[in-house]
Amino acid sequence: MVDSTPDVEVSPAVHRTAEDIGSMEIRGAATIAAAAAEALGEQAATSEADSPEAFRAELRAAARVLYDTRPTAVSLPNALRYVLRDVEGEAVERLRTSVRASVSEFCRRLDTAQNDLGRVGANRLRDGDTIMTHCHSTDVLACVETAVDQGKSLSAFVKETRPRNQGHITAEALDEMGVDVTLIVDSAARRYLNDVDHVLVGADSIAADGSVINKIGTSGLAVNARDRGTPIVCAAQTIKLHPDTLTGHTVDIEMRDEREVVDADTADEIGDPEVLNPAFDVTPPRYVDAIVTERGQFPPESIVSLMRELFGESTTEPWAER
Ligand SMILES: O=C(COP(=O)(O)O)[C@H](O)[C@H](O)COP(=O)(O)O
Repeated sequence: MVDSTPDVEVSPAVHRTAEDIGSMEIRGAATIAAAAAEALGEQAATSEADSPEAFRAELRAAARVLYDTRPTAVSLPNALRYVLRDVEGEAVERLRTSVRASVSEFCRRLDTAQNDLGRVGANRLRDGDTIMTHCHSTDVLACVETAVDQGKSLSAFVKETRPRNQGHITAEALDEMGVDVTLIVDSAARRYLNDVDHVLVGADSIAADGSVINKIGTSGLAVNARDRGTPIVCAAQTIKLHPDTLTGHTVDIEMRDEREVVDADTADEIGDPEVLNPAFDVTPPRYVDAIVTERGQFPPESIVSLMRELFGESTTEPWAER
């Protein structure tokens, strides 16, 4: 990882978190957001800056290192922006305390939002329902867990989610909750959609037009679900709302290493084809029935009002000088 501001000291803890996000040791939009905020807290705690200006410059450099890890989950810049926005003080010690307070408030809000969202999502689920999941989303799991806590008995078709099989994490988590789990390969989804009451997916970003940006394969699943008449719900805390899309920006789709798809020996055996490995895709709003947030559930087309209310018309980069 190259530090774009080499003259400024960035804590090794920040570099470690950045590497863990880049390598997907830390993954999933909400988890990435919490880890990035905590890394800023580490930066502040260990800073040896001798002036408020130097301290702030370090924080901005740390934010930049974290930001440069993965491009698609907007929860990452939103988290950085949240923490840096409220930092105040004329002296280094005051600034340090302020960062600590901002990080813990951010993490507290993240937890509260997920619990509140879980209650909204759980209301959609009835006793005896079957869901289908894609990838691993803690926001989706919060809905299921709340429903199970309410005494509802649920079954799940869990898509394995190639190439990294995050569906395995979902299968384990659902099994621990007491959900009856059936693991399927991604291409079997359509085959089982008739037996499913709700498709539940998470989001890495939600665009102003209500498009859902989530793990690759979500859009195909949504089109199939619509064709079969199965409702598709996206569980996404408002930290997944992408404010830049209000001003016409599009969301960057991360392209990952081809070795996640095929190892070098196998690639060699099959004639070394070009391999493309997009990590996410965009599901247009017309294929999504509802976006469930901690503020209630919304038709995707109306999410823009919530986005304006929470973010205003525009944002600055998380490391912008202030
Ligand atoms: O697409 C993914 C994870 O992708 P990756 O494994 O590439 O990070 C998840 O559905 C969202 O991040 C939402 O997760 P959560 O609800 O936990 O924020």
